[in-house]
Amino acid sequence: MVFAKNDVDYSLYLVTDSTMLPPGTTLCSQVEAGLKNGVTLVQIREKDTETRDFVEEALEVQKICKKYKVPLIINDRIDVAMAIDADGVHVGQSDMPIPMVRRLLGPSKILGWSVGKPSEVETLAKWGPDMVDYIGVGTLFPTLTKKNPKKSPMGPQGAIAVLDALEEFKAIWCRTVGIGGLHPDNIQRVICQCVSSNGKRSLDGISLVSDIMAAPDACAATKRLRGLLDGSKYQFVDCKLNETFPTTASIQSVISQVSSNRPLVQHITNKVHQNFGANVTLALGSSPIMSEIESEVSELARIPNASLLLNTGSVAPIETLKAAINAYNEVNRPITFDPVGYSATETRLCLNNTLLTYGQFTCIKGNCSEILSLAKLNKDKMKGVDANSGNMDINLLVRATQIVAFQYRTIAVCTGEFDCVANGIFDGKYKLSSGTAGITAEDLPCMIIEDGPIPIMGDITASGCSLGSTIACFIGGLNSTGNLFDAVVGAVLLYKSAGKLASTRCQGSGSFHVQLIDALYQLFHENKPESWSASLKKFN
Ligand SMILES: Nc1ncnc2c1ncn2[C@@H]1O[C@H](COP(=O)(O)OP(=O)(O)OP(=O)(O)O)[C@@H](O)[C@H]1O
Ligand SMILES: Cc1ncsc1CCO
Ligand SMILES: [Mg+2]
Repeated sequence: MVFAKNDVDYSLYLVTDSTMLPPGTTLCSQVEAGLKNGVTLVQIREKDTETRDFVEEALEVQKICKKYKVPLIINDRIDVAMAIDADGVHVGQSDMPIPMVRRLLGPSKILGWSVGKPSEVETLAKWGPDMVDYIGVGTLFPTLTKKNPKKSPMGPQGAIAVLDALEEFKAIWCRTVGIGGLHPDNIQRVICQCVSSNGKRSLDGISLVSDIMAAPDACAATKRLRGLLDGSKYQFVDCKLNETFPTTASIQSVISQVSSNRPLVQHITNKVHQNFGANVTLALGSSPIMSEIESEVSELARIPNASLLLNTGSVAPIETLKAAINAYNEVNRPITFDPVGYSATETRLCLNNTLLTYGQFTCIKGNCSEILSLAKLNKDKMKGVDANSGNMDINLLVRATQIVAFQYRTIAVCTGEFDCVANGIFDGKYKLSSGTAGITAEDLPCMIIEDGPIPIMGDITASGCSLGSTIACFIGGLNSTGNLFDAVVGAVLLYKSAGKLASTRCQGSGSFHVQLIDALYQLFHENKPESWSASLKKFN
């Protein structure tokens, strides 16, 4: 069978490993279960099999692949691929050089290469379209399948660098699959986050081993994977920017929704913030629950209008944090992430980055140092958990906020004397291969919220953390058709206006703290955003 290379569907690429077959299954039975339920490409990768056995296995798998009209790729063994007339070969960086493989295989076969660095993309681009047809981009996450991993996992940021290189070196023909440590709990996020900076290219598929090969019920496992790829949240639709911007009327509607829905706001937050955050949540007509109990997170996430604030100021055990992220992501309930002191120490950097690559966040909120560091526009490390507000360039802060919003497909908030809010969620809809339809970070809508300097806001602890509580209340309280950007911008506008009001009523930082809760309570319950003091402007 000759497959037209352009027609190959890379979306769900099964790589075999017969060392992990569960009892009662065979290599062929697992492959067939996969093919029946949505696997679109198969690679035989058997590192410890003798040549004769390898050939026999390959012939058997080939029969099944032909039955389902799915191409068969052989890992590394060009001789076996040629002997059985397989559809293609996949080689790694230390296997036979690509031009030699191509010479042996001829022009019509599919040739895949494992790639982890932009320089390798440059090489394949120089070879041109007749050499490499697709690349396995990885290793994305830690995996047990690679026995002697030479490289440390690259995460979505590493994959973005490879996708950027494919664009930079104009290797338009080359398809991509993500590889390494991909599982049902991270596939959707990987698809939505791995997009080139110019918005034009995302992964064409994902490749995995254990979730099908080691599954006691490979049919069900494949169906689940297929469901995630085709799922309702990450639908196969074109990306669109939100056309509407928040107004005082839309913010008023958000507050009405929060009032009637009374969201349950789970806080996993630092010790300094816990009491303050609980009181702010109550002032906003919502119910706080300060819980770090791993076994209850999925129950909490399932309560109607549940919302999670995840603040890494002082930290619960990482397994608890991951369980919470998983639980809220699984049922599509919002998470507000506050990476406190993001780059203040190596420990914080590593912890926050681990969480950022682990889950999908509706909103990421930080002070200007945190957002600049997240956007990699800050060369200096942070000094502590407070911002270096100083004299900040608004263009730089907007740029940083847009980059964070774009990279993490989130609503990003950057706080300080003025606050920026950028919308990068694209309605939560993504399509394999097509990136963000050419929309880039700079195109994202951004709002500026301002009310003149209120220095006393920086003189109480956890004022930023409590803005996180406010955002979590607002997005949690939305009806199912409510607008997330309106909710986040509304929360920031309310908080700034309340800060201003409290600053005129207080005697010092102690009473400011109390006055801030009073002002939030008052402005929320009056619900007249048109009379709030802070201004709301589009940035352009
Ligand atoms: N100089 C200022 N003028 C006006 N508003 C300010 C000023 N500084 C901070 N704010 C407001 O105070 C809140 C907290 O912002 P900040 O940038 O200080 O957060 P943070 O450093 O993360 O706070 P924390 O870590 O103490 O919780 C935001 O709502 C922000 O708009
Ligand atoms: C003071 C402090 N230390 C860790 S978290 C926190 C609250 C403000 O971010
Ligand atoms: Mg903070």
